[in-house]
Amino acid sequence: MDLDQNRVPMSALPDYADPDYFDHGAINKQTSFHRSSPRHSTSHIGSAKSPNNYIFGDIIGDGSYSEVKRATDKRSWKEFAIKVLDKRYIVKENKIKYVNIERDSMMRLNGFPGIARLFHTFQDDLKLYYVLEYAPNGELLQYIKKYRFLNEASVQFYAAEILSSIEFMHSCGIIHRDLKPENILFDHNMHVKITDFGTAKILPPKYANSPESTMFSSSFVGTAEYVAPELLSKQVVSKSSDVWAFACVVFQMITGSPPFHGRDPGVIFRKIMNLEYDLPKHMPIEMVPLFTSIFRLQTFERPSIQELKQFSFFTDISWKDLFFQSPPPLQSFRPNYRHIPVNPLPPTYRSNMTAAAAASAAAAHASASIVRHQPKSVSDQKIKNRKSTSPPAHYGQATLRNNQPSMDLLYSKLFPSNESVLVSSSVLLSLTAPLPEGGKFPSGITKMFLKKKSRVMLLTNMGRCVFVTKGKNDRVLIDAEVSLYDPSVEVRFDDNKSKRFLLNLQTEAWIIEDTSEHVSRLREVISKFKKSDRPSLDPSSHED
Ligand SMILES: Nc1ncnc2c1ncn2[C@@H]1O[C@H](COP(=O)(O)OP(=O)(O)OP(=O)(O)O)[C@@H](O)[C@H]1O
Repeated sequence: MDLDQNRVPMSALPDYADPDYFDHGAINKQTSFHRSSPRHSTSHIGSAKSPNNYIFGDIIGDGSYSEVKRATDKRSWKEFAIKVLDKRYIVKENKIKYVNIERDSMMRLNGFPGIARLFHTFQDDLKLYYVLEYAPNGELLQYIKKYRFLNEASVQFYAAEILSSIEFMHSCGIIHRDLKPENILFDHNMHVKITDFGTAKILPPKYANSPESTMFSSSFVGTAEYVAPELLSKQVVSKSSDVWAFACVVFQMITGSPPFHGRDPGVIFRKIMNLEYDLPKHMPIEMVPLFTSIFRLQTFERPSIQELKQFSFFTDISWKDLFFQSPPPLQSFRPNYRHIPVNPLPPTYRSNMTAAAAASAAAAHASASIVRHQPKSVSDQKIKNRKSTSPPAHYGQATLRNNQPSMDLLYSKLFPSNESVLVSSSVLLSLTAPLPEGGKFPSGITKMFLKKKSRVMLLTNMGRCVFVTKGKNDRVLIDAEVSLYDPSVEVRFDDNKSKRFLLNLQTEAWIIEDTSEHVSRLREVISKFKKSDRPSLDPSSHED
């Protein structure tokens, strides 16, 4: 890998290392919004720091254009989470705007206990670094996966913490736009820390106190399952779009799945626009109005956060000192089926919309069924549960270091000795439903909402197509793999975008976008495999 390829002119990005940028810019903005939270007031942000001030540890998360690493400050021995962003990728993919938004919005919000703090930012030639408050207890998603249905006391408490954090964001003129269980983390004391403001919308100051239903134009950002209908139908967003996502998250905490789900974004969007969701029988009755009042197509029909706080579901909550209370232990919910009568809706929330919801509540009551995602295919599991996946025992384990002379040599250690890597390339990988015959590659909104993960794609002489990523201690892990000799694996190249192709499997499709100029080689090797009956290809026949 040629590291020089990654160099980006310093002038392409603002000077994050300049302490004045922070001291006189955003902190002034922040104080004007932030009068009411003295207890958590921000200390100095942005004093000149560099990667040398930290000892970097494991990767604790990755996103589409960043990696988050655990790091220890060499002087204070405090632990942080450092988000490392690749400048070359940011510039190439035109993401500079989002990088700035993340920094600016986090600085505005610094000091509120439910939001991860940003302490410093700095850069070197290749990367940008965001030093964040470390949330060691992981993502809400992992607890939902572990317990499937969370206990009512936890759902109530965490719903309250999330709601008050959203309320604070909104009072600072920030709409998050991507609230979901992956972006809700837990600190040492199991209090929430909301993160990932890369796609936030920063409102002009005069709109900080505007009503929740006020709409603003918006690009298509967010995650399909949590996106509000106004974004899909009108390309607008409002503070109440965050409230919609909040309801989706709470729903997922109690039922194990988001209310609107499906195998590809198109299906999910159709359900959202039709308000097509089911209330499972075990849903506590006090929660029902939360969903039926928030899942409305019109933003003005949804309750404000102030109104939501009065809902009976939150009766036991003491809002003032939430973040100083001891959270109830997270446990599995044991349904007692005392719930959901046929028409559970308080009169104030009855309308055409709620009639549909009441009907689905009644149907759920009658069938006692619980809405669940389709069982995930093996490959899907592998991709989503990357952290627990290691290469099969007979594979070697390789350590990924950027200065290693031959990455391919390193990757070859993942395979038995008679198998060699013919081509490796950095790609963006996304999963979607299988493409029907004659079906078009996802485009428009559907394409925008496909979740992309950076991976290295390897093709071996045995026809194996493997996606690898970095795991703990910089080990290379196989994330997903498929044999190109498998006749059920169909390859399609995108006629409109030469860098894009798709592996159509029986239960899902993997869309692959080459990001390192190796696409012609990938196409050549894949095509040969799909035409060939041979059990392996001679590596020499594929030399450039
Ligand atoms: N402060 C933190 N403490 C602990 N873990 C963190 C912290 N910030 C982020 N992470 C982990 O890293 C993951 C990715 O972080 P983040 O969502 O900010 O990246 P991203 O590039 O914006 O991701 P995406 O593309 O998925 O939106 C998080 O889901 C979380 O698991």
